[in-house]
Amino acid sequence: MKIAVIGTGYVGLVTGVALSEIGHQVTCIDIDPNKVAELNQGIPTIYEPGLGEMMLRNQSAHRLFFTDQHEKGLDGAEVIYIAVGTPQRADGSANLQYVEQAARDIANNIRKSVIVVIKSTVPVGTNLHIKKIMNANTRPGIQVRIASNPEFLREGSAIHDTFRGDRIIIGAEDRETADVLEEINAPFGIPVLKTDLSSSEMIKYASNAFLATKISFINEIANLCEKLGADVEEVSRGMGLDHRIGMSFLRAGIGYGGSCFPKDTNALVQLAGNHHHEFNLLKSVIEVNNHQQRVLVEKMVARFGSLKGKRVAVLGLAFKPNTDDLRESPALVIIPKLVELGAEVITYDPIAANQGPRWINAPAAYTKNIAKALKDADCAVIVTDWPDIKRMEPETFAYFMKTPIVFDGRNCYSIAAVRKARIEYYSVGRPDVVPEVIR
Ligand SMILES: NC(=O)C1=CN([C@@H]2O[C@H](COP(=O)(O)OP(=O)(O)OC[C@H]3O[C@@H](n4cnc5c(N)ncnc54)[C@H](O)[C@@H]3O)[C@@H](O)[C@H]2O)C=CC1
Ligand SMILES: O=C(O)[C@H]1O[C@H](OP(=O)(O)OP(=O)(O)OC[C@H]2O[C@@H](n3ccc(=O)[nH]c3=O)[C@H](O)[C@@H]2O)[C@H](O)[C@@H](O)[C@@H]1O
Repeated sequence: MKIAVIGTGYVGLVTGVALSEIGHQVTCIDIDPNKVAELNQGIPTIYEPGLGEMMLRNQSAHRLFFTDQHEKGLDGAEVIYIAVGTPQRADGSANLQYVEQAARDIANNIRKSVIVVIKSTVPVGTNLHIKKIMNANTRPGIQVRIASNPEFLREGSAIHDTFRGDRIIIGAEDRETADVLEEINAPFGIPVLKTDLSSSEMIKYASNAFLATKISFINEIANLCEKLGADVEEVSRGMGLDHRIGMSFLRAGIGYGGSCFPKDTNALVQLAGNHHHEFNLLKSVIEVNNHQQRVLVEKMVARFGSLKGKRVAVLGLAFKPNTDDLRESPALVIIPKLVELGAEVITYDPIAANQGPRWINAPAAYTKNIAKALKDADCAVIVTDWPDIKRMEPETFAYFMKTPIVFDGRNCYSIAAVRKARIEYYSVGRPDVVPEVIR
């Protein structure tokens, strides 16, 4: 099938590469000429394990192309995916301007009837709204059929999730369109659920909202565990053994971040509000998360009194491991707060360190060398559970730091290992470890 993908961000690039890998002829279009130039040189513009090799393989096989010209990229396409951003507006609702512009770009450039697939996360009703925009702008005689095909990949495991996903959701107005989409996706071998447009749009928001709810729930249990002397890791394990609950998304920590959970939960609250429905449960999930991003700083202030002049090593900037994405990362809240409280901050991230200065709105130093970050620090704060941080022996803190006092927002080490290492250690939902003598 000849396919065009509009937008080469996390979703568009992975979608384009994956569709070419299963044999389709794919052209990806982006308005950012710098991105397109890099992609045309075989350089992936995002950090995503396994993406680079797959991209090069399909470029070499002449199945995958990149352009910044809509006219060229859309020429001859039978199916066009829209995968542009839907960022949050100031009031929390989804900003649809990029999707609307992509729709106009399609309508102005196509010369034959096509199927347009909306992969971007959009509020219920958007697919029909976009169809209207296209119908109003296409040449006479050209028919646009629309389909909703929301994306469920996670950053950092996007290739794995695309080829091993749990389900593919296809929302369409008519059976024929849904069947074409099913055929395109058949080589993935993933179960398909065909449904109507509105339900498909809602499945995406409901799924993200439910996962965010699980995280805020376990974080509240963690906060309670701290007060009652229970260990949240044990509690999660014990709960997760019940198949109805399941183990996943019960890791307590410093709250969810990233480009989607925060924006999609806010957008669903807004959407509900627009229809005179107070989504109180989801409002609480958001409130709990906003507080959870601050718990480590509260613990630091309780421990030190004042942070003025303290040298703090912040380990991890990305909102989760295996990505260079800082969007809505807890680091964006924690670092400016530490600076405001008078701390001197040096940050470490193995992949996202270069992105730091663009995102962090406060003076801080950046390094990809963990020893350099820890050297002579008064305390360390773990924001991201990168594998190299988790693999580190807790003794390492005592070796490099002035005082080995660690605030772990991701529960990276077992309490037993920490006790053995004789460091002072505060994590989330677990007992504090305070040795009698800190070297
Ligand atoms: N990032 C993620 O892990 C996931 C994102 N989503 C959803 O997918 C959508 C896209 O998200 P990301 O890929 O993260 O966005 P992004 O911001 O990384 O990428 C969007 C790209 O679209 C390009 N673009 C904007 N308007 C254009 C136009 N008219 N023509 C051509 N290119 C245009 C931009 O230059 C940019 O490169 C959003 O709705 C998001 O909620 C869904 C699942 C996972
Ligand atoms: O719509 C989206 O963009 C995507 O949002 C999430 O994917 P992503 O944000 O990439 O990453 P997750 O692995 O879900 O993690 C999100 C945040 O939750 C946190 N988290 C996750 C799981 C957990 O148990 N505890 C926890 O605090 C992570 O640290 C991270 O900050 C969803 O998992 C994807 O299915 C969805 O496609």
